[in-house]
Amino acid sequence: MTRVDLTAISKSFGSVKALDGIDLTVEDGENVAILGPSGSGKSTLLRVIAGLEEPDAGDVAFDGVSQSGIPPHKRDAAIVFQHFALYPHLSSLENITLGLRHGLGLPKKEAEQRAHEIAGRMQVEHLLGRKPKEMSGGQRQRIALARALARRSGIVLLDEPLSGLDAQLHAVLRLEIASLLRSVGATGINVTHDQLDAMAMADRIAVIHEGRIEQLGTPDELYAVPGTLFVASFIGSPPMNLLAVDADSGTCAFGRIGAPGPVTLGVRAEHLALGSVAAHPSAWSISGTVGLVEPTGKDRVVQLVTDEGLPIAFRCEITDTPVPGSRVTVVCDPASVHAYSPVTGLRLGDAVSEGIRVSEAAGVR
Ligand SMILES: Nc1ncnc2c1ncn2[C@@H]1O[C@H](COP(=O)(O)OP(=O)(O)OP(=O)(O)O)[C@@H](O)[C@H]1O
Repeated sequence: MTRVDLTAISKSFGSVKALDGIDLTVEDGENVAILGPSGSGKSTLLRVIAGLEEPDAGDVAFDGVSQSGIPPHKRDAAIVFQHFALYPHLSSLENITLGLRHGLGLPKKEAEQRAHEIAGRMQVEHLLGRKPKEMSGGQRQRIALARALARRSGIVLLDEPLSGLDAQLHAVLRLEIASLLRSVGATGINVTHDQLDAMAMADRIAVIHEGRIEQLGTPDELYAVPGTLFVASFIGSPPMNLLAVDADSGTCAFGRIGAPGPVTLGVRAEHLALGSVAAHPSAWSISGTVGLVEPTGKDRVVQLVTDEGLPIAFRCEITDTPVPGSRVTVVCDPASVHAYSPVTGLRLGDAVSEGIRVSEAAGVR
């Protein structure tokens, strides 16, 4: 097991700042996902940790030892790439043992023993004689993972290890990978743009945006209390409803807002419920017309379109699903409404603790 410390890592490509002052500690045996949209700097960060890319500034340390100047093959980190990168003319056994023999200098017999040991653990021994083209995508990815784990590195770096696999295999493999990393005790750093992968695999998630870490926390923390407007709009399906308060009129979909300063309000779909203010006097409400209705199997995600044309998602029971085109009101507890600064993008607190009020409800007819 190995602790990874990243300190003030920056990296530019010409005028593009791919990484902009990244600080992150991944503890021994911990599994952290680097989650962000395309182009946010995820792969560059992984490449810097692996030593495939030299940072312009900052330091990468494994167990407190700076890796500066240490080439990739001498670092205690194995990397699994997005596109398998298995040698097509070699069997799985040869793919796994090649790096052990030539990279780590193990004798053939010991390399083969290790390959069989990890393959047994991953239940892929029957694939050891096959070449990549004789295996499915999921099987190839398992072999690529076996190859990385056979090195017994303290750190395993995964670059979108599940992309290109179908949804079912995806769901199985991400749990398999997470439990394998735990069972071998490796420290895992996993790059992904898929929030469900990140949530399922990681102890903590670092959300990265434009080369900076926006928030670091457990999956539950990021979902319950998104620290920035970006995280609020990125984590969760559907994403949090964000309601900008108009600076001139002082209004948003909830009505006229009394607030100490400029604010953008956020509320999750499951915190909005069909109802009336008459029945919930302290609740805030939004009225509008029912648009798209999305079945999830368990419930419905319904889109309400306000009179200003703003779509607001809420959840309801299947038996309560309103008819598209009908007029409805949804209510919420103001304590479940998040308040963000539109200037800094940072979360201020919840609406109640921030002293935010609705002085005049909107959309009531
Ligand atoms: N070798 C390179 N030369 C020039 N620009 C690069 C290079 N590598 C990355 N970039 C740029 O740096 C930024 C971050 O790229 P990076 O590949 O790290 O993002 P990413 O989050 O992994 O994206 P994706 O999910 O699409 O792979 C992007 O704007 C990208 O175009």
